[in-house]
Amino acid sequence: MQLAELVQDLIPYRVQISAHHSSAEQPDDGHLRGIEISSIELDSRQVKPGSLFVCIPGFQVDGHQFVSQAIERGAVAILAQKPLDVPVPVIIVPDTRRALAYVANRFYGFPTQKLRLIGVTGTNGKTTVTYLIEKMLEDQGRKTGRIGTINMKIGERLVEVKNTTPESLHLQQAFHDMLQAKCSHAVIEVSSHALDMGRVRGCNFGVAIFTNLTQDHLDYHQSMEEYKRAKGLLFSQLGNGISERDLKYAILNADDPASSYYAKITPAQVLTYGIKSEQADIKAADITLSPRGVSFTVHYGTEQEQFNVPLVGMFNVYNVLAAVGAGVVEGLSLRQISDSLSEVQGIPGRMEVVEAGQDFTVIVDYAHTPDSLANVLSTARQLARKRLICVVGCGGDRDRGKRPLMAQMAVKYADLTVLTSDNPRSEDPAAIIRDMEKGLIEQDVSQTKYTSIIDRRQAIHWAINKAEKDDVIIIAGKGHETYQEIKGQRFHFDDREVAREALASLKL
Ligand SMILES: CC(=O)N[C@H]1[C@@H](OP(=O)(O)OP(=O)(O)OC[C@H]2O[C@@H](n3ccc(=O)[nH]c3=O)[C@H](O)[C@@H]2O)O[C@H](CO)[C@@H](O)[C@@H]1O[C@H](C)C(=O)N[C@@H](C)C(=O)N[C@H](CCC(=O)O)C(=O)O
Ligand SMILES: Nc1ncnc2c1ncn2[C@@H]1O[C@H](COP(=O)(O)OP(=O)(O)OP(=O)(O)O)[C@@H](O)[C@H]1O
Ligand SMILES: N[C@H](CCC[C@H](N)C(=O)O)C(=O)O
Ligand SMILES: [Mg+2]
Repeated sequence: MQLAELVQDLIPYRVQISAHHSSAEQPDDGHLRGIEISSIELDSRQVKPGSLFVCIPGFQVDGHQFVSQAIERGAVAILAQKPLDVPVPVIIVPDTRRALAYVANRFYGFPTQKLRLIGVTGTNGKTTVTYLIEKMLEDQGRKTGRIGTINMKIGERLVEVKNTTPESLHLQQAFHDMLQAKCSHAVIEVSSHALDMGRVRGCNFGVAIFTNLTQDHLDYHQSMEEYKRAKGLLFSQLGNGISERDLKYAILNADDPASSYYAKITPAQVLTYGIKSEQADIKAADITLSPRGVSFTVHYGTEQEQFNVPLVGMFNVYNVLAAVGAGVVEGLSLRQISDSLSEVQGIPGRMEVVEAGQDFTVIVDYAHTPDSLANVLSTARQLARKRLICVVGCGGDRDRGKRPLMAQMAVKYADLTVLTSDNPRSEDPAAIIRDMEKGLIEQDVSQTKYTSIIDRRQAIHWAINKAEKDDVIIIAGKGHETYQEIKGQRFHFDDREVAREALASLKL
């Protein structure tokens, strides 16, 4: 695409034609004509001949530092926030991350104008809900792309991801590729970081779903109010136009107090779901929980339908209801949704059972917030005929406030807790465990109820060696992850593999 065409949505911008040349005052297409852009890159290491390099002042480094490298690698133009001493045209804008969303949308042909886009936000349950929606839409023959924490699915292709919600450039590229792969729908997790940083700017969401709001990410958002506000951006951005071809829906959890705020700020149609709230539009009743899954009746208007879903825990009833909301606004019947979800496969790293013929249960789960840990452990408590053992750590360079709370949740429900490392990242693993322990010391928890083992492999081995017949072990926090990040370096680490290795070393 021609550079002049690519930058036409950026208002205002200035053009620096070459180093030491004064800037044109207004967008001057003449200077940009004839420059063909073959790709957009925000990482200099990815630049190819013909790229437009976008300089982003980041949280770690300033992308403007890497222009020379980008030009050496073949960048033919730069999008920046200041004049630069370089031999190629520089487009200057006040905010490059914002501008990136505009150029990425245009470069990839505004793909979300042609895709039905469903976004899921909330502290917990996003990944689960996206998998449920993907399953029921695909069962009705609607080809569905998916983006989130585990990976992204573009047609049949699975692609690795760095973020739960990628940067606007990679998002728009993924949507473009989904259209090429003949997808009609895309279902994506929308993290609060992504909303705050504008990674989803320009995405034409048709449906926005809220799961719940509990404590996480206060390192980034500073307060629960700010965190709630960030998630609200998904609902306030749903678009104010009412069009018969493109109706917008906000699907909200009536049992979560944050929903009334989201209902207020969204211009879209609101549909609520819940278990406790009388007012919910979609309601679950007669709930039965078992080790095999959840069973309940869904009521919606005058319809009702029995659901038997092989996912365990009350929290999964909420996840199913959120997915039902998306299903009904997309025109599916409760029967079709129920049929699909009755055969849903387990989601990687979510209550994933590791089975090697042992006489106790080992479950790997991604709970990494106080609320999700409480939910998972209370569910496991009901499954355990004997003791409940919990192996848990907290990530480094993340919300420190959740550390003591997660430790408190662990000892509240588990008979025995092993505090260990998660991804320490740049922090001292022992210091993270000390932060967790503070929550226990504060509550005078008996030292017989917990122990600390810094090395996660040793912690898992220790728990499995301690387990007796009919106990349940929950290994929490890393779920599907296949790495452990220590001092900025990633090592291969998979809780499920390590659990299998520990089980194999037992004399069964
Ligand atoms: C704090 C944060 O969110 N950082 C995100 C941010 O990175 P950044 O802009 O700070 O990057 P930076 O390293 O300072 O680099 C600045 C610029 O220089 C460029 N650069 C850098 C080095 C180089 O050699 N050449 C070069 O061009 C970089 O490509 C970048 O454009 O923008 C990047 C692109 O979008 C993100 O990948 C990155 O996410 C990091 C990896 C991260 O860990 N983010 C977490 C906190 C996050 O976003 N999590 C949520 C999920 C949370 C949840 O709900 O559980 C998510 O959506 O993933
Ligand atoms: N609706 C829910 N309410 C509370 N906890 C939940 C809910 N759904 C799942 N969980 C718990 O939270 C963990 C994470 O679930 P899931 O991966 O679906 O959430 P997520 O919102 O995508 O998380 P992330 O922010 O890390 O992407 C699960 O392993 C489970 O322990
Ligand atoms: N998306 C979350 C994942 C946390 C998973 C946990 N294993 C950790 O590393 O803290 C985050 O980046 O905060
Ligand atoms: Mg997720």
